[in-house]
Amino acid sequence: MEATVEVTGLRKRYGPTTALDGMTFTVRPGQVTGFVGPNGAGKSTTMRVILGLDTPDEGTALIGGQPYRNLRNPLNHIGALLDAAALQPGRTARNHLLWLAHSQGLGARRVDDVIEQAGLGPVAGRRTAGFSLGMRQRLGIAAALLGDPPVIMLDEPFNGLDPEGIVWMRDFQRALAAQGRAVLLSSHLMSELQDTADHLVVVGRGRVIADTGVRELIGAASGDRVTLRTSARSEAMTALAYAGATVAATDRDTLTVSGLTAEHVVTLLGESGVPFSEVSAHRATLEEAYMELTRDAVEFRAAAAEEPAR
Ligand SMILES: Nc1ncnc2c1ncn2[C@@H]1O[C@H](COP(=O)(O)OP(=O)(O)OP(=O)(O)O)[C@@H](O)[C@H]1O
Repeated sequence: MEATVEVTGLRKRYGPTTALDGMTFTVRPGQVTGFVGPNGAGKSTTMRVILGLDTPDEGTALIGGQPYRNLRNPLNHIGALLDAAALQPGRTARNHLLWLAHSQGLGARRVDDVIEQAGLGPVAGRRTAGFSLGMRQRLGIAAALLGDPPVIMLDEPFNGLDPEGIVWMRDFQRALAAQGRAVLLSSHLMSELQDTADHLVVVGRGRVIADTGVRELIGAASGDRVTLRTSARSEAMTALAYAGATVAATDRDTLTVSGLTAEHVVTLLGESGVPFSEVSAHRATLEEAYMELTRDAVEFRAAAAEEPAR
């Protein structure tokens, strides 16, 4: 049941605004792909184009090789959670799902399956009017899973969830990817993506800035800086500089070392008989890596906002 989503050369203008400017990326099966970028970068527009809710001026978005409009039973190909608030308040959760299933020619048995998968059992008979945002998100996910699709797309699924809901959502997405599904997840919460996504598509100004593994991105942003705590600062500086490292004193007993790995620093100090109490490699967070990548896109927007009105 594996399928990819292939977005190629999407362009879209709304009047004077360029929303998409050559957006190109692939969402692969068996992975959670995080879709991130500053406000207005074109994430929602891309998701709407994938779902056939918006037409691009140029380019294609294919789900398992087909544009959305050509899919015979769309729910069997792609499930999406775009707006958790779009519910008929008078219906119970179960009736909402039954209605959706019926409209797509799916049986009631699938409804019971997805109620269980989304952990909605205890509230399935309650009217959705009183649902918390967390329950609405679960209901949206249950709806997205009705057709057992190989592709799942979620727009900001962590929004408004409490800590327990966040853990549930994260584990659930990992489980969907482990089943071989392609999961595309837009989020502004880098801390959540760090623990959830395998891959990251970073966008800015309507195009892709980076398309990379989460681990690789963090590795690249971490650089090769090592923090060293020692009571023999000048001996350590001499030994490390001699080995070709760049060394800067950051505190009375702390040095920042570039150009050597932490292992190398430990070996070198040991061989030189220089005492030290701590050696640690700097590891960037996904948040830091992301800020670095998107700085230009955000600066562009901030500068545009400051331009005087004409
Ligand atoms: N229907 C529309 N009419 C006019 N402009 C639009 C429309 N939809 C999107 N835009 C503009 O296109 C650009 C891209 O918007 P989009 O909502 O896709 O970005 P986004 O990355 O999802 O942002 P956010 O993170 O804020 O949700 C923005 O400048 C937005 O104002």
